[in-house]
Amino acid sequence: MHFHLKTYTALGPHILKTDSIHLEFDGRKILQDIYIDCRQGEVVGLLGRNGCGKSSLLRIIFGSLKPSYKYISINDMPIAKGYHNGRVAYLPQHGYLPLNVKLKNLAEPIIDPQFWNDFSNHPIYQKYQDQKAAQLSGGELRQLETLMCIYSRADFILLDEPFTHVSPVQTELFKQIIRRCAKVKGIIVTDHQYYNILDVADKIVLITNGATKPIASPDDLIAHGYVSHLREV
Ligand SMILES: Nc1ncnc2c1ncn2[C@@H]1O[C@H](COP(=O)(O)OP(=O)(O)OP(=O)(O)O)[C@@H](O)[C@H]1O
Repeated sequence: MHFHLKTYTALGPHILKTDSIHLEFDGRKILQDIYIDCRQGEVVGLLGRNGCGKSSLLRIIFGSLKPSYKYISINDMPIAKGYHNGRVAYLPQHGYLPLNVKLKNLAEPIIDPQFWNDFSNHPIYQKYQDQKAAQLSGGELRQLETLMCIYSRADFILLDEPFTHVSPVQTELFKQIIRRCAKVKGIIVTDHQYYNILDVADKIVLITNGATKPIASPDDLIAHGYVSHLREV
């Protein structure tokens, strides 16, 4: 079915900015010099080695982790917690849906109405809409949770490892859906499958030693020691 995506307000695309975040655990500095901006209409790919603080950063933006200092804004208005007013949605590394509620009762309030047809026609939702999350396999549930997050009503979508536990054909589908939703949303996505991140993102930010480094070309990933060589795709 063909339909029009909603247009931006008079302000144009909204911009999420993240600046000056300080996060320590047990006196160990994790994040200290972080700058990321993401506007509606773009996909930002976030890369970094294990334990560098990617999930922590997404949780800080979402509001479920409190650092010692942060500045996060939308259109230069500071926001205390991204999940307030539903501005920001977050796909955590591990499940987020309650296990004992019928999936269709969970989906309707979460999904952006302009994407309802796309979402509800997806085979995994067609198959399991009358079931509860507890009745799905780990991979099936991950697929559904990822779709529900990407298609959610929020203006900004944070995706933590959406490609990691799904089959390659699903990854290809998710990348297409991310690109489609990014026409009207701002999306920040992190995954260790960096070649998929390079493929789907408009710009790349690398976290190394607690700081963000803009990546102008994939070769910069080698220069910063993130990969030793680039994978052929
Ligand atoms: N609740 C916590 N208490 C203490 N240390 C923590 C806590 N949560 C995370 N850390 C530490 O903070 C660092 C960053 O963790 P985080 O999960 O953000 O990294 P990541 O980049 O997402 O890693 P990965 O790619 O392995 O998922 C790690 O060294 C981790 O051990």
